[in-house]
Amino acid sequence: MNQVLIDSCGVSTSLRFTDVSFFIEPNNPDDHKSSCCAGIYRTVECTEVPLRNVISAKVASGAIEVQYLVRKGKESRLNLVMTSGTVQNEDSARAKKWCEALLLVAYQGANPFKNLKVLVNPHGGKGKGRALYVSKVEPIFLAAGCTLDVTYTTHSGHAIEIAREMKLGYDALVTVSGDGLIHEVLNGINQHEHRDQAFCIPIAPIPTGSGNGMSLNLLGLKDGLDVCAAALNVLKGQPLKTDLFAFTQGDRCRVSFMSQTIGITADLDIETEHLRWMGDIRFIVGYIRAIIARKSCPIELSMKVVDQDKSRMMDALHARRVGESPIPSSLPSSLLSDDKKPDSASSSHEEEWTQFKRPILWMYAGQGPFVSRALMQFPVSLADDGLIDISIQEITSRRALLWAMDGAEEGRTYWINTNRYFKASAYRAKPLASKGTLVVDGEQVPFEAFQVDVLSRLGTFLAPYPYYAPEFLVRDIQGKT
Ligand SMILES: Nc1ncnc2c1ncn2[C@@H]1O[C@H](COP(=O)(O)OP(=O)(O)OP(=O)(O)O)[C@@H](O)[C@H]1O
Repeated sequence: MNQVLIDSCGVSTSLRFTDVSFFIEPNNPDDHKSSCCAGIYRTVECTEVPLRNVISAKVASGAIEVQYLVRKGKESRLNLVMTSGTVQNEDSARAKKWCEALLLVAYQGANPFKNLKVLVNPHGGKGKGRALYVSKVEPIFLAAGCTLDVTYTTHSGHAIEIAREMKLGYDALVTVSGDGLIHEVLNGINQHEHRDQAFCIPIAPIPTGSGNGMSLNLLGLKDGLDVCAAALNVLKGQPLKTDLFAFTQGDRCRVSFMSQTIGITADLDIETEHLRWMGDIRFIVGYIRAIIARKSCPIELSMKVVDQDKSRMMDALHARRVGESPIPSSLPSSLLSDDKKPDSASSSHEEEWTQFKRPILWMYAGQGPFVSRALMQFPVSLADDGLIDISIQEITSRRALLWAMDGAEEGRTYWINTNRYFKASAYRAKPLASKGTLVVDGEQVPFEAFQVDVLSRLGTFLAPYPYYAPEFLVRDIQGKT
């Protein structure tokens, strides 16, 4: 039953699948053919495809058509490929059953025909969002039979308006952009009439922005910047609950999902806006410029510290990854049950706040691990530990700062050189200078005092793994440098 024979462009070919793979095998191995049309490759090469990459299988007019993603090119990016052919020695009804059986295992019983709200930001990153969506992403959704409700954003803040008014029936909300659009979507959802239900609609990013930190965290370094891998995640990903943060300034509260930063690391983001055409290289250019200027960042900073021992944080992360501990062992027992989690009332107990008094160059708080490909800012962060990671760089030499950049991509060196690292349940900061830059999820906000509290497991994203950032994170820090 797991095999059918087709005639594909005159090549007799066997299609079959096992529990893990789908195989295309020309019966005479010398008979391969492949071509590319409208962005979809057609192939009858001998191929093994992981079942996860199979998108569609159907019979029309006596022909079977299977679409799937295969890796191509030197960067090994995924591409949509089709194999089709008339059915040999089979009747159409059996071929149809074969297609249904293939889809059942390829989607592990989940519904392939998703109802998607898609937001495309034509302005994000290098401005290629629209072109990438039309040429690479939409063909995958259409191949799977998804229903699409697509909006191209026309102005900053547009995604807030759309998410605030959004219908609740979507299977996922797809953002074709960078992290800025996700920030807007979450803040729109926060104002939704049915906020809690709206927060349960999973968000799935397609990385066409500059940093694309969220996509990197969900899909890993290899696939995090691959728009086809991200489209596959929309079809096959599982909902992952993540912590969000309430960022409060005066009486205004916004939702942050990734980071808040002040000092050099905030300047470098905002001051390189005009270098958008460089992609994420602009952040490295900005960092080098900021090191040369090496401005200190006078702030009053206090935190509700839960842990500051890097070694213990790494142990907790490893335990979590191998499934030994559902909640990091560094958490005090007071955080283990919902009724004892920190809330805004308990935040007012002054004695729980620890002040950080030393002069600093920057403070970067949030979750990750990545905020961009070149910056693993929060190597031991967990998506749902009810805590925020706070990384602080005290004043140090330019040489040390340059050295800190080397190896940042793998996380190790940065981890050593970011000299203070805390896990906290809340923190608050007050800039002491009259001018400066404060950035929340890549967006500049007023340079004024603020407080951040954790909103435990409020966000929902689609992810291929049951946790943030797949295997590479464990590899990167396993030496416990
Ligand atoms: N049509 C538009 N014209 C101008 N700005 C827009 C438009 N649509 C959305 N925006 C704004 O573009 C901003 C930047 O988008 P986004 O953050 O997704 O890309 P990025 O900054 O290049 O990537 P990243 O945040 O990952 O570094 C968003 O904050 C949004 O307010």
